[in-house]
Amino acid sequence: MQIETLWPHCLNELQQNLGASQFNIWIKPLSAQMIDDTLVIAVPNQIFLQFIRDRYLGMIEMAAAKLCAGVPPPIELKVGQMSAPAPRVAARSANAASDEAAPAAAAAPVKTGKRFDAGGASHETTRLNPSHSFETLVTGKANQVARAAAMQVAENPGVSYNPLFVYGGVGLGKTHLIQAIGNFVHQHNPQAKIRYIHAEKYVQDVVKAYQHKSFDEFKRYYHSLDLLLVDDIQFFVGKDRTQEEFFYLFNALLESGKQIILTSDKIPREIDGLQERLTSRFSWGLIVPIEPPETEMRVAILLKKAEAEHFKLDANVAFFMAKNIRSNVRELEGALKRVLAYVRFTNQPITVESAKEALRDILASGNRQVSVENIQKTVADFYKIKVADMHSKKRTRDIARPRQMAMTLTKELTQMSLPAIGDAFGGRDHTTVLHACRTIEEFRKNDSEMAHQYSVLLQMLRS
Ligand SMILES: Nc1ncnc2c1ncn2[C@@H]1O[C@H](COP(=O)(O)OP(=O)(O)OP(=O)(O)O)[C@@H](O)[C@H]1O
Repeated sequence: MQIETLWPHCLNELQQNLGASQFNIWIKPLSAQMIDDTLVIAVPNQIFLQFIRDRYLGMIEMAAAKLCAGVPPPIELKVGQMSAPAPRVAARSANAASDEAAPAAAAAPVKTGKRFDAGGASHETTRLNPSHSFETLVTGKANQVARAAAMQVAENPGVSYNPLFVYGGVGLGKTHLIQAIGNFVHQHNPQAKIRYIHAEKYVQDVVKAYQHKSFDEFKRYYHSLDLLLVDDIQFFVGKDRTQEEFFYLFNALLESGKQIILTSDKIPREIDGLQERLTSRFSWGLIVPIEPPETEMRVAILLKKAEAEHFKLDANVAFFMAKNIRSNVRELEGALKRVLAYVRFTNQPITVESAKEALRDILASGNRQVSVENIQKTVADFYKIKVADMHSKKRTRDIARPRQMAMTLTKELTQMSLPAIGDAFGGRDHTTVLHACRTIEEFRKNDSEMAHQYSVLLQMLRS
């Protein structure tokens, strides 16, 4: 084995052993080079470093050993990019090997490129929400990878991950995160032509171009952008001409080294009705999830949002709210607004009691107990198995795993004891339930796809 070809071969090996999503998220962004007989692997940031060291280094070493007749070179991880051209596997982009520094900072209002108008008359600008910045985004386990990737893209648009694809449930901060990239790029490079657009609006622009026979102008405008942010790409489903136009736009922007950032509620290949050529292109760069935030992160978000409103929110009140409003950040924000309005109106200090009062109806609906039957049906539908399989003795993996997932969710979302859960799942022993919970916990740590499925189900059941 030529030492120069070691890394590409390692990648092949890893690709075969890991699921596509794990490979795309964690391995694809790495680049490597032989330096003084050491295989030096560059990782994008500290989070990656820790993750790769904990979870994948052993696997990389094994792959290298296999390819080097059992004697692999020493392996070193470093944060950053390779200084000389290296066998990069990072996101595909026109000038992927370039390592440009971010342009100098220059604070400015958030105003971006001219908007396309089919009539050709409008010079309306697209505005990003200036409060959607990296500074106002609370970071936690739920979004740390997505934020790190977003920061990387903001600092080197068109270079690091192209496209950056952010997915996650409703109201979890996808728009906030991608607009933070737009705001950052604008501040550092006010000349950059940036367009943030909701996918539905892009569909409307295609329709207008049809109506006014102005596809040339449409293309000229979109193809001239430096940074294109498209939110909720799942709205392209069933719109063939839109998908066709977007395919050309995507190719044109990537070929000229321009950055594309997309969001959706699902990973590309799970968006039914999206053309295969788009699905595969959307997976070229980096796909990152945003998960529902855990309690402490919800508390931090509440405190930060209250502070922005010049309110000092008592930590007990924040904890009370965070524990009781779990569906998503938008709901949490809505609840905070209600509490603040209530307090302003009644002129009372914010206490747990006044928060309870202000949120009475939300809490009443939120405290509706999730039933084990509801969990079994939701999980069965999600994995496309029969509800009866939740009770059956079948042990094939495609049945057993969803059943374990449902047991774990029942433990999380109800007050039922382990024996009671076992009974509800076909009279199983409580040790079986415990084993199921441990198995799913392990999966959530080591398998990003499974972790995502768990959080999607949790969100579905809580909302
Ligand atoms: N980590 C966070 N820190 C601070 N604010 C957040 C965070 N996550 C979400 N928010 C806030 O929650 C609200 C909803 O977020 P956003 O609109 O970005 O969600 P989304 O995932 O794009 O939702 P949708 O799927 O409905 O488009 C916004 O006001 C956003 O600022």
